[in-house]
Amino acid sequence: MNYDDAIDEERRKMVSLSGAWFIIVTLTLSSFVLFYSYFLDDNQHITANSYSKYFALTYILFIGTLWVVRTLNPFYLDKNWMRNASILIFINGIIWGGIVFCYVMESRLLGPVFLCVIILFCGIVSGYSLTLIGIYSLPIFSSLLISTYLKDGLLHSLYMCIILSGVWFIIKTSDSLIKKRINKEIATSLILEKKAFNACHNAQIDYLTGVFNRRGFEVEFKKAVSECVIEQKPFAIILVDIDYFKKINDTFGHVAGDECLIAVADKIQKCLKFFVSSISRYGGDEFIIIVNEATSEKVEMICNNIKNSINENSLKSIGDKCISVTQGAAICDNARSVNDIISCADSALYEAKQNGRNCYQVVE
Ligand SMILES: Nc1nc2c(ncn2[C@@H]2O[C@H](COP(=O)(O)OP(=O)(O)OP(=O)(O)O)[C@@H](O)[C@H]2O)c(=O)[nH]1
Repeated sequence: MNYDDAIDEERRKMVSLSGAWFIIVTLTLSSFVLFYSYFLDDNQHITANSYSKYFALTYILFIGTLWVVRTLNPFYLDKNWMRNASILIFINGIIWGGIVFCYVMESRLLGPVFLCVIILFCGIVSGYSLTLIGIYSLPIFSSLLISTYLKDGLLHSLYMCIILSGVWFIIKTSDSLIKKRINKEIATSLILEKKAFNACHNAQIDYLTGVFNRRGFEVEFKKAVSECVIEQKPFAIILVDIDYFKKINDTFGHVAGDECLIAVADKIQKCLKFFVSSISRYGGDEFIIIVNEATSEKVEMICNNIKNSINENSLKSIGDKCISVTQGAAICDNARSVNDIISCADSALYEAKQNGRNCYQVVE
């Protein structure tokens, strides 16, 4: 469900509620008005002049009330309340013009019909459904029909304004409430999505070195394989093993061993900075690198950079000694060799170890 559908759905729910409320209020008002008009003097006449006078007065009061409500509770009305009020005045101006015209023409039915046509037009233009417009138009129509029996200009003006502003107010406030609720729901789902993303990301990271763990590697490996199979882009696997790591652990302790692992991961990451690649911790002291769009020159260059970079610096935690790594790399340039690529890199690593460690071996 997209944003607009969600708003429409909420609107429908809200409309049945506000529609029911509006019908009750309108009917109560109508009975009151009818009761009052029953006692009116038949000689009181309504003229176009008295309509416009009371119309102006009522709207000054209306705008004043809106202003007070907004000052007391800024969140109650939406930001465009002034524009909404102006539209309301404009629409009512047309309606009142129509009603006065109908009175002049001595027709009681034309006024309410004219009003409902205007509401229909405004409703359709604003994107409301016909059912919704019907719910609002029906009580308005019936109550206006009743109110045309009124002879008192002021009461009539007041009554009409209450009805019309009621409609407008319900539509506007229910709409802004709906939008606020939907926005809140969207914000909540975005937060949940982000949390899920973070959880998924954290599950793929090695807590000690900060590079991908075995699970992260699987994801990166699948990406590289699909690029190789679909787009024929070759990739390479480099296995990096710390030389005599067990001895480091045994001599300087596990904390020193951990520092070695962090330092090696850091150095490898720096060497890979300018290449499309990823690094993961594959096992205890073994790292695995995926180099995308690989060529043998590129892979040799990376292996050489890693070797030199790790040899260059000594580590305090292991008595200012330097560490070294042995690397085995394999390049996969066709879909058939995808399944064997890791064991090829492993064999290359074994070969490099046989050659005396602190070196690398690349196979294609
Ligand atoms: N400090 C530390 N040690 C670890 C961790 N994970 C595994 N190890 C140790 O890493 C050592 C790996 O030993 P080996 O696989 O024999 O590797 P090696 O001593 O480097 O031998 P070669 O690879 O043949 O040079 C084991 O002693 C493990 O206990 C870790 O997270 N931290």
